[in-house]
Amino acid sequence: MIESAAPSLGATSEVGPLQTVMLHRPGPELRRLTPRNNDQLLFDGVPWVDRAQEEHDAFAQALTDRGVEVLHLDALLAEILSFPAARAELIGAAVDDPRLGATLQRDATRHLAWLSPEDLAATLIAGLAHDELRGHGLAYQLMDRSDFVVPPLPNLLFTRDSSVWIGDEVAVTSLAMPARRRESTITAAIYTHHPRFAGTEQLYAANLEHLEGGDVLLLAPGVVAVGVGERTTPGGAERLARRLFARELAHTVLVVPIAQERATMHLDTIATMVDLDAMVMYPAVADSLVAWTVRAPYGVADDADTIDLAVTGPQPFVTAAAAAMGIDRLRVIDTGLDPVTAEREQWDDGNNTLALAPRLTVAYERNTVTNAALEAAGIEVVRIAGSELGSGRGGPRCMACPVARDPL
Ligand SMILES: NC(=O)NCCC[C@H](N)C(=O)O
Repeated sequence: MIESAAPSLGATSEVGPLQTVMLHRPGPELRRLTPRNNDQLLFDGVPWVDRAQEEHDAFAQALTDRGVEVLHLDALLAEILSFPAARAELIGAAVDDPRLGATLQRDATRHLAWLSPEDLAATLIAGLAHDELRGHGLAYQLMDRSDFVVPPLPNLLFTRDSSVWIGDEVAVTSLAMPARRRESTITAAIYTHHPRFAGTEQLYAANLEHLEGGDVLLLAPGVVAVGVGERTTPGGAERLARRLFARELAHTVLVVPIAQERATMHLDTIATMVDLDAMVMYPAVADSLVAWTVRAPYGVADDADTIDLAVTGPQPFVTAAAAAMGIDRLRVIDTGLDPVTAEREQWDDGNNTLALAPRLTVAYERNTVTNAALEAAGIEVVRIAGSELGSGRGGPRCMACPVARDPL
């Protein structure tokens, strides 16, 4: 049975006590990764899947041990797939691929339509390989046997990116990389059809300008930072800002340009909040990071997508953030003076922490120098293993979509 009616959903900060989080335990979709496809599927290697699952189970356990309710994306998905409308939407999205052509689309649709909700959920996530379908026609016969009719979604593990709650609304995001685009059709369907989320307003959508949840940081109630770089575009930040202002979910958006590189694919790979007034930040960018401050114009117009924005800047990020947050100073915790160690630990997601409450955060154990700096600054660190999980280049924050945090 599907559970319904939840306590209040949403988040206004990164550090309010975490009540409910959506995770995705990595499964068969990771077994699809090979040295031939791992780059395209955005993994830096071929993970040992059993160990990745153990690491993820320990992550989930660390959260439940501290009173956090863990929702599993695959279970939510299977639950909505008993509804004909959700099945039709997600099967349609899975076969909506110009590589296939009409005949193979029809074969794949028929195959998927016969599956039980659980099997369909598993297939939408793990994908459908050429040899798993009895297809016919030109596209099927000419397809490489190692290719996928429906590609797998190994990055679903990083639930932070495909949706983000801001206030009591959820932004289903528009993912930039082709290997990830279908993820947000799944999150959109979950928020639309699952009774747990009944009545939730959706603030953004998968067909809009690119915007990824890893770039969105809720610095304080009413203050949202949006990284723009490899994934989120300035157009995405602009549209999000307009919608936040029109719905009175924020008064200030800080738009933060970040280097368009894999190591800094999202703002949360270089900085995350660990206290009401403190961030852990990659020292190489701490002095150079800037922000454009975007505010609502006087009198918000009815049309949330066209209102003019008041833009100032750029200013040093820490200055702009402190001003927007109404604090004297944003404390920056960095990983010390050794640039090589800092670079290594940034690459291994040392700055990508998941706050459970002010001064209590989850981090990968391997980043020993960063974690020691956090503790020296009074932050309690819950350490988790991530040797295999990290091969997708994401840390605890990337792997968690906070669905409910207590207000500060
Ligand atoms: N917020 C994050 O930084 N998420 C990590 C995403 C990693 C994934 N392999 C990707 O390239 O999109």
